[in-house]
Amino acid sequence: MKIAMANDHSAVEMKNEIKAYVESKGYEVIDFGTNSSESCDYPAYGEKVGRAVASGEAKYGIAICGTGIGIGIAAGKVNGVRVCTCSEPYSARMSRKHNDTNVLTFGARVIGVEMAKMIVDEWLDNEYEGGRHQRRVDMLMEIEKNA
Ligand SMILES: O=C(CO)[C@H](O)[C@H](O)[C@H](O)COP(=O)(O)O
Repeated sequence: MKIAMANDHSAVEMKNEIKAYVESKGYEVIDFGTNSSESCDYPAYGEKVGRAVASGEAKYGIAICGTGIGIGIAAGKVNGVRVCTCSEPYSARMSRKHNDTNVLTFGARVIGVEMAKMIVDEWLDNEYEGGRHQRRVDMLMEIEKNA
């Protein structure tokens, strides 16, 4: 299964650590950069992850900036993307089970690598439950259709 990853200048080291971790779990990573610490603009990188997921090039996306917020807003602007921006594992787990999120973001200036790995584990290792949650996810996607 393919996972799209991207980050801005604040998260190169974190991306490399998490990329290696995700690969060690058996996923193939499509790395959209940046791989430079030179200042860049997070919207471009969030959009790359969002488009890769929406087009089916990747099943899921993981995007990292300083806070995880800007890059998450950017990815979520792409139709079909449901973003989870989080700093702890419980929300990551529930966002898969209840919200069927397909992009995870977090902040390299907010959490450490070990917490990021725990978040990634909960997010990748849990399945969407469907059932009553499908009605609500459908409602989310209706909002997007009418935007
Ligand atoms: O957190 C972010 C956006 O929500 C970005 O990653 C940046 O860290 C933030 O915008 C600050 O950027 P700076 O140019 O490194 O000060």
